[in-house]
Amino acid sequence: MSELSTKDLSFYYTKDKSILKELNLAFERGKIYAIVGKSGAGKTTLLSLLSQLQSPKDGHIYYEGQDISNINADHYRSCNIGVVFQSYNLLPSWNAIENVSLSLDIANWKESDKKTHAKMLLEKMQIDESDMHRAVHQLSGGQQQRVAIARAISYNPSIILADEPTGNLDKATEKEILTIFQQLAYEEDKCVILVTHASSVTKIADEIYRL
Ligand SMILES: Nc1ncnc2c1ncn2[C@@H]1O[C@H](COP(=O)(O)OP(=O)(O)OP(=O)(O)O)[C@@H](O)[C@H]1O
Repeated sequence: MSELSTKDLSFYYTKDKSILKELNLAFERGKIYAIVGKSGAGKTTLLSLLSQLQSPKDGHIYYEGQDISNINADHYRSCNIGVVFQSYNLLPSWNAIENVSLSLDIANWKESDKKTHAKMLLEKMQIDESDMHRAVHQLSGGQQQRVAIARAISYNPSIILADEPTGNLDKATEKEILTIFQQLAYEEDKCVILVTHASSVTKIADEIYRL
């Protein structure tokens, strides 16, 4: 059974313009997937469907064999799936520890464990102790993306979805971030799904789905 799959998935915003048509895709743990396609092909729309921000117009999405329309959307998004964005989407005046702890609030973690867990993840993402306490808007783009990844994996989801996660980063920083995704897939058995235009990102994918 795939970790995540689509069955005849179709979507449109307005009936006269189909965006996704009878899409059948399968995503496994321990692998990296790249979703590619020209601008407007529906890549971000697909991520919003996979993360239950929108619902299919037709067809199904299955998480561990269960139709996600039967799973509580808040629970699914705060436990099963972690999302990383091109623009990081962190709370700029909060520090890194607070940004990571916030997602643990949603997952109902005990207060005493949150800070320790957030710090452990940030250390793993190579954020220095002193930087953990600075407002994240003072950090570099690469550091902010590492904080965003720490946040996305904080509640140990099996799936990481990322929309152009290296779009705002220089080549050297992109490489560091891609190494993190490789570690998540191959050392932690996550299912990593990356939407991208960049050939440097598709190069690390085990499978490429073109929309
Ligand atoms: N909220 C919306 N309402 C109506 N149409 C939308 C909405 N969001 C996206 N679209 C349209 O749906 C199509 C797919 O958009 P989407 O953002 O999924 O494409 P994409 O492949 O991610 O594009 P890009 O590579 O430029 O980010 C586009 O034609 C877009 O204009």
